[in-house]
This record gives sequence, structure tokens and C-alpha cells, in this order.
Amino acid sequence: MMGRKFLGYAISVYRNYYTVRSKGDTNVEILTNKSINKPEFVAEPEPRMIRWSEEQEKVLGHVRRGHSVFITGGAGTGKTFLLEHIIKMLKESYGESRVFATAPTHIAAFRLGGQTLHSFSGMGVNNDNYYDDLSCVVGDEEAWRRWRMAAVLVIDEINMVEGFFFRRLECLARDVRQSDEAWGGIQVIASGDFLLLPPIPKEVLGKRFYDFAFESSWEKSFDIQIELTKNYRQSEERFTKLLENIRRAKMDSEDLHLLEQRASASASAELDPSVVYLYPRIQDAVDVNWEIVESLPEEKVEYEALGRGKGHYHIKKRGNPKYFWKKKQSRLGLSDDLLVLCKGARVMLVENLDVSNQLVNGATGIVTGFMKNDGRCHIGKLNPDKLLPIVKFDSSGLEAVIQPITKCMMHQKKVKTLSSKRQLPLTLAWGRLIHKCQGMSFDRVHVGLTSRVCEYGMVYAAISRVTTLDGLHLSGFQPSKVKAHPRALEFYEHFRQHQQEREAAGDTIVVADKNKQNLLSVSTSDWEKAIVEYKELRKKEFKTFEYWDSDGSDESGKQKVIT
Ligand SMILES: Nc1ncnc2c1ncn2[C@@H]1O[C@H](COP(=O)(O)OP(=O)(O)OP(=O)(O)O)[C@@H](O)[C@H]1O
Repeated sequence: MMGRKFLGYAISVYRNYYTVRSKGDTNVEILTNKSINKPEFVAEPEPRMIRWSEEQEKVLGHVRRGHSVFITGGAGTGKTFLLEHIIKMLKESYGESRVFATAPTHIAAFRLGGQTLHSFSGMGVNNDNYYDDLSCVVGDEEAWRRWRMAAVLVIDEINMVEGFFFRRLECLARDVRQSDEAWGGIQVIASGDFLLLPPIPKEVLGKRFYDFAFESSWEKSFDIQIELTKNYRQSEERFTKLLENIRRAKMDSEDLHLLEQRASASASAELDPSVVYLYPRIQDAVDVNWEIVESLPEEKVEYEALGRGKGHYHIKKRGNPKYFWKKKQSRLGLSDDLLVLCKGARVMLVENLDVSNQLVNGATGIVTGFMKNDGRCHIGKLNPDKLLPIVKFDSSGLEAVIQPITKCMMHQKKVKTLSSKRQLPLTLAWGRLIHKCQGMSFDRVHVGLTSRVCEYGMVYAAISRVTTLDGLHLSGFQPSKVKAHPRALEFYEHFRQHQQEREAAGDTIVVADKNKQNLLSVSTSDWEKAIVEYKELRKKEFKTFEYWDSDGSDESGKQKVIT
């Protein structure tokens, strides 16, 4: 116990030294959350009707029975929407503190009201081996408690989770919970589409290597894997067909013709602040942001970052920041050197400011005005007029005064140096990275593919954000940029084959003990054999078993007790 505490203390000291936020700064102040922000409805809006598709119903049936489920399907098939419902349902039955909603990115995690998978895990950053990760968790009281308490772990956008990380998590769950069962007995519900964006590739001997989660402890993690096929985001038949073909990188001449039409319709279009511009490269997004902000008639307010320390944070004069500089900033998660705002500017947070109010890294909004800093924070030379922007956020509808924050970083190249930067945690957001838009829907999108950079699934991830074909603008499109990773395609091929085999083998049944614990899916053709295996596997003696049909529709009618 003492050892664990000491290790935890050492880790927290190390972490604080490595990345420190200035103390005493409250960098966000919520202006209003009642009268101004709530829209005034002439009549109360009708509550939204949810009609679950057959496949979504099937998922719900398995989740209720305690199965670990992998939910997949193309963009817009309601994976995240279903997860939101599942989380609510499970929290009602297990209690808030035993159900953990996670995703690899902040913005996806907060859509589920959860946290990033990494922060849930309590693992360290860039640990070389599993035992370093384990000691981080052992030394972190909160992380230890989470793993021990968890009944359910929900993971959205699992396509972006690296295989080695998935494997480590599974191992960690077993070690911390001291159980031989997969994930230490935690029910895992994961969702994602491996034909969307892959995990960040690793460079191995000059080659890029993609480490997918489905190539790690996958089969033992899930009792059942289900593909959703009904698209809820796009309703036009020709558009959904086009998207499905882009997803698999198998476009026909009709698809190409449609895309060419969209590209020529956008050729002469001017920059429009009501359109979202998506790019694979950060510099393209930066260029568009500068052009749009400069074109707006409103008075501009500039914020020049204040830097201290050796080397890293030069303040650039007005002009377009250079690519290498911006790249370094985005890697370090820092904000712009020169930020130019005005009323009506579309912005995005680059820090987590207030998690409970959804003011998190990636949250977008519009600058509604500026207010004089009346001593609430230190602005210094950041802005000569001492003005702070007021931002109205899209998802929460909250209006908040954004204050600067200071970030300190320790660099460990040849000599250790400490440098700091003070800036508003905002960046302009008409132009965005495709990577930062997974899970979002927009009415009008311009997808810019002029750069050579084009990742697997990137064209699909970008185009599938828009709700209608007319809302799609396109530039720089070439068929060769539509790429699906061969290993992901292979995964789905096996997935389908497996599904067909299961259907051919007849209905699946679920075996459980009297308390509906320790569930197991088996084929109806060999369920008696499965019960014997099951007993051996768990090394428990059950006197009574129940089984019922697994489609979730008619549980009570089909239950049967075997003694
Ligand atoms: N059963 C349903 N009834 C009504 N609307 C639904 C249903 N399922 C999903 N939707 C709606 O469909 C849209 C897309 O859903 P969602 O974002 O969950 O899809 P997704 O599969 O997670 O997409 P992506 O992979 O792009 O993140 C959302 O607006 C959601 O509200």
C-alpha cells in the first residue's frame, strides 16, 4: 500500500513538472446559461421519435444480457447515437459510477459525456513497456478505483485505437482485477468503422505501419459483432450508394460522374463563412481561416502570444504562419502565435477548459463580441486594448468569456530547457482537419483534396460528414485518393463470412446461470456441448441453466430451465 502511494506521488510530481498550466488562472467564465442561451421556442419542440432499426434492436438485446459487443457500420448508421442510449440504460441498471464511456479523442469522448480512453486507463504517456503502464495505474488511486469498479467499458471510434494499446488495456484489466476472464470480466461495448480513419501509423524502418485494434486481443474481447446498415445521416439513395462505394474504395463510372459534377459546381465558388472547409493538411485549413477572417468587414482584434524561455516560441508578425511552425504547435497542442478574431469569427477550443460544460478541446463556436478585461486575468501585452473574446458554443449553447492560459513545456533534446507560452486557447475554425471531424454532421462542406497527403479512409471520412449531395463542394479530387486499407477490407470480408456461417448454423442461444451472470453465446446445434465446455471453462458447478433466443425480441417466451 505504502509502495503504491509513493509510486503515485512520484508519478504526479513528474507529470506536473512535464506539463504545467499556470496556477490561479480561471481561464473561462460562463456568461449565461439560462435566459440568453436557451432558444425561445414559439411552441415547445416535439420530443424526437426514436425508431430503432432491426440491427440496433439486436445490439440492445445483447447488451441487456451482459454481452460484450462490437458495433460497426458505415458513417451515419447511428453507432454513436446507439451508444448514447446504451450508456444511459446501463447507468440506470449498474449506477453512474460503474459505467465508463470513452473514446480515443476528446471531442468524441465528450459527445458520450465521458473521457478519453487514455485518461480512463491511467496509463502514462509514451511508456516503453507494459509494466511501466501497470505501475502508473497502481500508483494512481483514481485509475485503480475505476478499473476495480467498472462493470461496463464503452469505447467509441475504436478504429482509431492502436492495437498495442487495446492489448495493453485488456491485459491491464485482467491484472488489476485479478481475473483470468477477458477484460477481467468487464462488459466491453465498442463501436467504430475500420474503413474510416485508421490509428496514427508508426514509422518502422522508414515504412508506415498501421496497428489496428482488430489485430490484437479482438476475438476474445467480444461475444458478438454486429454491423449496422441503415444510414440515418444521408437519406438520398444515390448519395448513400456513392458513400458505400467510397467506403470500400470501389467506385463505378456513375459514382465518378457524380463527384466530377460536384467538383465542377464548386470550381468557381468564393469562400463562404457558412461552409465548413475540410482538409487533410493543417496548412490548407490555416490558409482558408486567414482568408475568411481577413475578408470579414468586422473590426479585427489581435492576440500575439507571449513566449518565454529558450528557442521554441518565437512570436511571428502578422502573416500566414509557416507550415513547420504550425505543425510543431499542433503536435504540442498549443494555440496560435498570432490569433486574429472578430465578431462572427468561427473558432475552436484547443484546450479542455470546463469539462462539465462541454468546453473541451475541439468544441466549436462563434465569437459574439468582446469585453474589456477588468482585472479578472492577466493579459499583459497579449492584446493592447485588453479585450477578451466572448464565444457562443455550438453544442452546449453556452456563452463564455475566454481568458488566456500559460503552458509550460520541458524540452529534452541535448539540454533540458523550459519554455512557456501565453495565449488564448482558441484557433479559427472555418477550415479544419478531416481528422478532427469524425462523428460530426454538417449541412454544407467543402472537401479540399489538393494536397498530396491522403490517408486511408480520409475521403470517405470527409465526404460522409455532409447530409446532402447538394451540400457537398469538392476540389482537387482524384479517384486514386479514395483508399481503403487492405487489412481493414479483409477484416470486413471475414466478418461477413462469419456472419453468413452463423446464420447457416441456425439461431444462437445464450447460456447463463440462474442469476443471468456468466453469459455465453452458442449455436443451437451444439448448445449441450457448449454447456459442458462452459462448466469446465469457468470451473464452477451449476445446477441450473437457462437459455433463450438471442435476437432480443421475445425473451420471456423462449426461456427454458435445464437441470
Ligand atoms: N434509431 C434512430 N432514430 C433516429 N435517428 C437516429 C437513429 N440512429 C441514429 N440516428 C441519427 O443519425 C445521425 C447519425 O448518427 P451517428 O452520429 O450516431 O452515426 P455514426 O454511425 O456514429 O456516424 P460516424 O461514424 O460518422 O460517427 C444522428 O443525427 C442521429 O441522431
